[in-house]
Amino acid sequence: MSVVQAATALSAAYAVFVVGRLLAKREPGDRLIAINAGPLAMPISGFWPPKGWLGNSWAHFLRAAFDRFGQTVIPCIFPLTAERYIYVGDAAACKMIMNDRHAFIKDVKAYAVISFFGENIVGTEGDTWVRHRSIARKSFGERNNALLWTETVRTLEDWFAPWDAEIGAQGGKITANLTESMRDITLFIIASAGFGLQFSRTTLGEKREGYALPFGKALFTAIETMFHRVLAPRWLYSLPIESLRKSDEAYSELQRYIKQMIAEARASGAAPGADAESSEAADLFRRLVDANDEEQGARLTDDELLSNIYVFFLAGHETSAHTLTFAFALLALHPEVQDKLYEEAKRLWPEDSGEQWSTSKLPDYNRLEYALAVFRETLRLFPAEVAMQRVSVNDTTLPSQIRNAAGQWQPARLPVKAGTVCVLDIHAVHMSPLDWGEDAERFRPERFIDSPGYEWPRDAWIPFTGGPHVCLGQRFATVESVCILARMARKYRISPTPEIAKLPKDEQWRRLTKWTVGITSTPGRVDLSFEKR
Ligand code: HEM
Repeated sequence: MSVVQAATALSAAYAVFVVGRLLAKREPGDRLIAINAGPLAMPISGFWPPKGWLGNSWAHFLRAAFDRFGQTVIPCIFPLTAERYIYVGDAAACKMIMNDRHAFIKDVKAYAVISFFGENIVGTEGDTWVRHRSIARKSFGERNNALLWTETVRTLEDWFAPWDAEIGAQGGKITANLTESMRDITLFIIASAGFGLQFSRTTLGEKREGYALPFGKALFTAIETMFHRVLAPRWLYSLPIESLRKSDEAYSELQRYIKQMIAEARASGAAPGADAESSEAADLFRRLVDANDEEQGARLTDDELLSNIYVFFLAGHETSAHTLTFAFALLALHPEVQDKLYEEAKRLWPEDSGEQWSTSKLPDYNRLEYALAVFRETLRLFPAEVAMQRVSVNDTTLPSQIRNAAGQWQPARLPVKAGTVCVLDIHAVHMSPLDWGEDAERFRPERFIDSPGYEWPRDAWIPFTGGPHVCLGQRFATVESVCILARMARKYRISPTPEIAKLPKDEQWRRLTKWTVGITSTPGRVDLSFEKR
């Protein structure tokens, strides 16, 4: 038998196997999903070229599926593996799944990717998760938010100074790479409000004595190479492969840095919460170490502490950086929204210098209602996690909506078998015309402002999910982002670069909001023009 014949026979046998399994497992009502982009999107996107496909197009593919099938909850089967999934694009069904952590559990295998330092809050379920969550949640609170606000103000001032000098030198306008700027700004902020480390543009590149890499570099490389780390077998690391060597170095440096920080936090011995204003007492890291040391019985080991701290960094950095990049791209595309944001910020800070500006404190947050709406609307259109998974423990039913022959939507219930993977399709919920109206695809922050007779649909906005697993850093991310949005819009007029500005509006939108599925929804490089107001 020739090689070609052997390959043909093998392919035919495989096709028969696939179709056989598919027919055996298929149930009435199952839809065939051609690309199982949801569950596969994460591992694939690290390696596989059609990233754009898995970003914008993937999201549109799934949304179109909900529309085409006329169902807000779709049972489906993936031909290659014959695995059954339920795609949930229904706000009420998502709420039910998120709220009952005993009936719908996290599939912890899917989180192995972030558990290599040890167990942590994100990669665990059941009693172990309760132990992690009860200690981790003590780190977050208004004292930390107060520090967060001041550190955001400080970081931005540090950032603005060279921009202002450049704007002056270049005749009033500069072009900045927003993707990179947001990555660095949010890193500085999580470093200081998270760890009491005050980075600046100049100190980011400095390494501590005895270390091979600066902290920021170790962290960025670790995040970038996370998938290698999980998927490449250990023996591969002994081969001279540069990317694996770099990944290994970054992880061991990061581990050393964080372990040293834990040791230093303990050695400094400041009584937990002794001074509400001092960063030592208020940063997340210090509070986590202190909360753990005070805990009776259920303490986290040092490896678990390290792992949770890494997760705070990971969960808290990329999500905020990407959301803010999308937000500024949207503001550049919508000058009328930007002007409203500017007016609000100007009412709060009439001057972009002086005492009131430089000593802004957390209570200012409460006067930035429109900035909050911009943040929420950005996350509606570009949720950092487009989908989350849970597995049903028992046979049950989920609420859904089905379109009848006359085109009207009617409530229904869909049966779900025990062991079925339920994909909470956050993006589809955010785009549903049933909750957000026919203009759901438009960027319109006003939809997040209640008015007499109108309350925005809370259950249909789930970028942080909800229920017991709800994002622990929701307020952290919100406070930080509102501060950045308001202060940047107060200081600068932000617009597309001249090359982009001359394109038709929908092409401008496409270029500036292009994204791919990475660890979180990942914007492309966004360059924007900045001009002082
Ligand atoms: C725009 C920013 C952010 C978004 C959109 C976001 C979104 C999410 C989502 C979707 C989850 C999963 C919840 C679930 O499994 O149901 C989550 C979990 C989590 N997030 Fe965030 N997050 C953001 C920022 C942050 C920040 C700033 C921190 C910390 C500094 C943080 C810490 C966490 C933690 C610790 C968890 C695990 C919670 C648990 O399983 O109990 N996140 N986040």
